[in-house]
Amino acid sequence: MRVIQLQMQVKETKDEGLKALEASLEKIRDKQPDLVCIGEMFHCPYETSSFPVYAEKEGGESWQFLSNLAKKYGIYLSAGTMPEVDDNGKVYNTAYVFDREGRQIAKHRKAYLFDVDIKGGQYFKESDTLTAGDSCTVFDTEFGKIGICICFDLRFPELSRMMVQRGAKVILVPAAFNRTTGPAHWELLFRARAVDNQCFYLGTSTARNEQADYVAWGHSLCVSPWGEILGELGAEEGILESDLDLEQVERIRSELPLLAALRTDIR
Ligand SMILES: NC(=O)CC(=O)C(=O)O
Repeated sequence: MRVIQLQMQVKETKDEGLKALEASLEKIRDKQPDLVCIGEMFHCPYETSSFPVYAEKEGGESWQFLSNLAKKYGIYLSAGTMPEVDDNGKVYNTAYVFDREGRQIAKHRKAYLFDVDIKGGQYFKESDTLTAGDSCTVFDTEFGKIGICICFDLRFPELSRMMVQRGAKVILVPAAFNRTTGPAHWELLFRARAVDNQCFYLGTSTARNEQADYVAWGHSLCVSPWGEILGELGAEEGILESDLDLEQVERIRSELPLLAALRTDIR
């Protein structure tokens, strides 16, 4: 499965963000990716005050545009995340995935909201304007099952384990760590989850913008089921291309049978 992760700047307007995505897809067309991934809040400033302002309903204008892009380029598109508003006015941090025909095949609402106050470092309180989702999300492709969670969700090993127990061989993580938690935990968390769950992890961030209120860490990466970093970007815009051999998942799971050996009888 050929995957391309696009680490893109968040543009001034939604429209510019969508057009920039289309231009990037055009640029990578010849590489014939099966799956393209982008980052968290890819066309909305990562600020609690912006989430309700940028929010759209499922099936809204951005959704339509993304669905059309997936169809136009014949790809699976993990369309990062965007603020979604429901019929009751609640706003979620939502990831949509489209298949090669442009059909929505997955939707995940960030389950663990990023509420932190790190002394001398990052403060953020997503719950000021966002509501948490309550589902574990796994979807089918011709390559096998893929799971998806969003940024802070990665810190909760139970959610990854649940996706793996439901068959995920690859886990997508649209994300935007920051300059406090990025250097400390970004690679560590991805490698740890990959080793524990023996599956591929694709962490896709937005690119860093020093002028933004929230400065993303960047460093989109691809980690193997053996815990190796197969590729990693820096902080700037970039394209990360990886060919994943999903048979490696079964091979590692049978050679080092952690998942099969799991005991549920220990008290
Ligand atoms: N932005 C997030 O949701 C998570 C994050 O930055 C972190 O866990 O660190």
